[in-house]
Amino acid sequence: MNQPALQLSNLTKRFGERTAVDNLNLNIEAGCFYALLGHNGAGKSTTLRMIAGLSRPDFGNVRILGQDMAIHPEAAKQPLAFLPDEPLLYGKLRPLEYLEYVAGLWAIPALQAEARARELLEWTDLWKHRGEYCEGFSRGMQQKLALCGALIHEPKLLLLDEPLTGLDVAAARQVKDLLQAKVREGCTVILTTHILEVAEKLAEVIGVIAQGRLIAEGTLTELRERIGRGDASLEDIFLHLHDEVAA
Ligand SMILES: Nc1ncnc2c1ncn2[C@@H]1O[C@H](COP(=O)(O)OP(=O)(O)OP(=O)(O)O)[C@@H](O)[C@H]1O
Repeated sequence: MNQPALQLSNLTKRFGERTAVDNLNLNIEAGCFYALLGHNGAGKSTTLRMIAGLSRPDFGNVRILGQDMAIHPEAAKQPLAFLPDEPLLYGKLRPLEYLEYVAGLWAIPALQAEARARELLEWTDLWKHRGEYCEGFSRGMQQKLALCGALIHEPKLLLLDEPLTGLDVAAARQVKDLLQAKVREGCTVILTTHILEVAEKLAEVIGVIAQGRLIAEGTLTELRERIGRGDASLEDIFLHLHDEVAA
């Protein structure tokens, strides 16, 4: 049987008195396009940061393709890439230099890195800007370049925190197409978004968290069944679930 791409068991994170992630259990199959939704402050970014190994859980554990992040962090991190909501780029580097730098961190041989970087830059329409410094890039261009950096080592699990925020229509389409292509290749994609139409159209499985707890999970059809409305939009479902929690 294939390993799940991601298993979270009783994952918990506190900041002082505040519990940001509360006993979260998730099991995400390999090759799944998963959207994690929730209001501001629900605990989405904190969850992604723990999955990426950037923040240590207070309790519970993270397994990436069967590897426990606390026990074998290097093996657990190897197949994953994390695109934070505000990616860090180096302004004084040009796109190819940036991608070659990231490839170097993954010990990708130079020739392979160069070919891969070119392919990604062409795919995202940044190849024509290869002579320019990143500091002059618009937010959308920076976001696309950061995504190229996340993809340079061909990750099997891609975590994206609000990847479409601030992108224009064309750039958002490019990123969505790229993510769908990655899923077709067998990559698992987990993204957070406040753009519910994106989750509705792209995600096979949707998880909704509130106050750090998973309050619902399933396909759109399953979530519609859960609230007893076959014609509900994801926005209807999302608001209904939060009303339930608040009641
Ligand atoms: N470094 C930190 N120190 C203290 N509190 C934090 C820290 N990071 C997150 N929190 C708190 O944890 C809770 C969850 O925050 P998180 O950023 O995970 O939410 P989110 O669902 O990603 O929200 P948004 O949609 O606004 O990005 C919030 O109450 C937030 O204030």
